[in-house]
Amino acid sequence: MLEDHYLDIRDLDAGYGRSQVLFGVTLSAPWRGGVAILGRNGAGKTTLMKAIMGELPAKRGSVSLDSRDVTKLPTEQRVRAGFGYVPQDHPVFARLTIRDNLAVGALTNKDSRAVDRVLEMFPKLGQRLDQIAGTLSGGERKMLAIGRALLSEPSVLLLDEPTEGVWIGVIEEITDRLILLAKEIAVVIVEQHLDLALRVADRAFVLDRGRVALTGTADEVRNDPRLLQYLAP
Ligand SMILES: Nc1ncnc2c1ncn2[C@@H]1O[C@H](COP(=O)(O)OP(=O)(O)OP(=O)(O)O)[C@@H](O)[C@H]1O
Repeated sequence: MLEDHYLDIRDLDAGYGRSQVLFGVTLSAPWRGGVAILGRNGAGKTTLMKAIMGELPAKRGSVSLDSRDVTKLPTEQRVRAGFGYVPQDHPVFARLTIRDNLAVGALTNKDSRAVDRVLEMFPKLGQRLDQIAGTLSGGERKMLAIGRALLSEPSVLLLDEPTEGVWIGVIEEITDRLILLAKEIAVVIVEQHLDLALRVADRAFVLDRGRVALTGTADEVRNDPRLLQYLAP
């Protein structure tokens, strides 16, 4: 395995039924560090996350993790292979408490300290373990969703807009945690907040109408004069 290609996506086509959304997407992530996926609304970012997780089939191309081709594997097996996913919508069980949300997430993990590590990462969750998740603030809910995804101890964590609907003060807190996390595992982040995404990420890929239009280091992409055109509505 090339260290830079721990997560390796090649020539991926995917979509919904006959409607193709992704066209020949090729991107990679190293085994540690952050990778940002940018692009305007509808560019295909969520579709890409779903295709990487196996929630949508690849029509063409491949998804590999640590040189293992997972393109044909169902989502649960991808989770076992090391993928973690924090989807944009409905990321927690709204009727369960924080404690029970974490207990469900921990079912597949024999390490009893896994929940403690999540509570160390997000102390706010530990202060309200018996609160029903549906009554949490947007930020707390996102923290719980990230914490839950981490309980399967993924080696690559995909996050789809982890700061959407989150108050600015809490955005900083979540971002700081993701920066730390990216020192340990691969973090792939879809984010509307460009500055935040590029603080977490060392590399960025910009999608435009389902194709990779721009890629480079965070600084290269931030300074590329074409970036605004690809992000403009
Ligand atoms: N379930 C679906 N069925 C059919 N088309 C869909 C479905 N979900 C998304 N699409 C279409 O796929 C395209 C890409 O959508 P996607 O949600 O991947 O974009 P995005 O970049 O994540 O946008 P956003 O920033 O708004 O979340 C859009 O044209 C969208 O209308």
